[in-house]
Amino acid sequence: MNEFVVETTNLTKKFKGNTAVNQVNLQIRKGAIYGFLGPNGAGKTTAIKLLLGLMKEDSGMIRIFGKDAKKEKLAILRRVGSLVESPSYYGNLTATENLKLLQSILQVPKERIKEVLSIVRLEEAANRPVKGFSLGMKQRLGIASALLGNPDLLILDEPTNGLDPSGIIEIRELIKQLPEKYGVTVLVSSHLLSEIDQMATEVGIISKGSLIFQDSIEVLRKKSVNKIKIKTENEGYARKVLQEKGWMGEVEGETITFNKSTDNEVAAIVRLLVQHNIAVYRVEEEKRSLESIFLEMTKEEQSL
Ligand SMILES: Nc1ncnc2c1ncn2[C@@H]1O[C@H](COP(=O)(O)OP(=O)(O)OP(=O)(O)O)[C@@H](O)[C@H]1O
Repeated sequence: MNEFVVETTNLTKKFKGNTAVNQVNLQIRKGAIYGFLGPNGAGKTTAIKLLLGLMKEDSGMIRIFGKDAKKEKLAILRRVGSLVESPSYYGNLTATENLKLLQSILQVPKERIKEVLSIVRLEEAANRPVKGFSLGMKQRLGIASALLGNPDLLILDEPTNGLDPSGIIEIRELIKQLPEKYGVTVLVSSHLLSEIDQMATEVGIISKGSLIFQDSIEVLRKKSVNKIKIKTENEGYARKVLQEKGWMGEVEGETITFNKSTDNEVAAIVRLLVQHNIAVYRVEEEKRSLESIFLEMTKEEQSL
């Protein structure tokens, strides 16, 4: 059994010699919120358009729900909801009226309109013309449209782009509840690590068209564990004692610093110090921020 809702193999798309998506192997598990992260121009939108059949790949393969996207495009797309670039609406029509147009195309029951408006918390604005909506409300209506057909996979391209902080939080909280409450797998792209960090269960990082990281958010977070700092009553003596046993720490001010130590190593270091009657005042872990790891990985600082 294939456990991936989305799986691409060496997916590649070139624009006149510029490789926008380069041999990308996406693997998105059922029930995941997959954060697709990359600086501007990294290839996120292009990859998403390939998944949605809005663009044709040059080479590689796409499987969605275990089906070959080339052969079963319609069967797949019937189960996919998406929000790519700013959604367009009839401004003079209300939220409900806009959704009605879509509902008749998708042939879902009328009641579904109320349901999706409630999911995105737009019930109260349901009968107001969309032209008076804030950007955040329009984005939520876009997500409501994407959810209308009861999709198994929801693809959202930079859904928080251009929103103010409270709008960003609203969209994030909305996305977070979708897999558990409605059984949807979500692919959400962003150029902001902090945003992905707060909602994704899995992360794919794309840089210059190539997927340079793909794993759970925990694995990414673990990369941020970096230094252990130990403060003792006598850092010079402590360092000497530790060095004799092969622990090569650096003295920084009043502390000795070790790179990437496991819990057991830290315990052994502290034990050794105590055995030598050196008082240990403090053991601290200094985390490299995820942001700095992301920057290192993508080396595209100017776009962040
Ligand atoms: N239709 C197109 N014709 C030519 N080049 C394109 C086209 N669409 C995208 N590109 C190029 O492909 C690369 C990837 O763009 P893409 O829009 O996929 O990136 P992105 O990660 O989604 O960034 P952004 O967040 O800025 O949209 C860029 O260099 C872009 O200029």
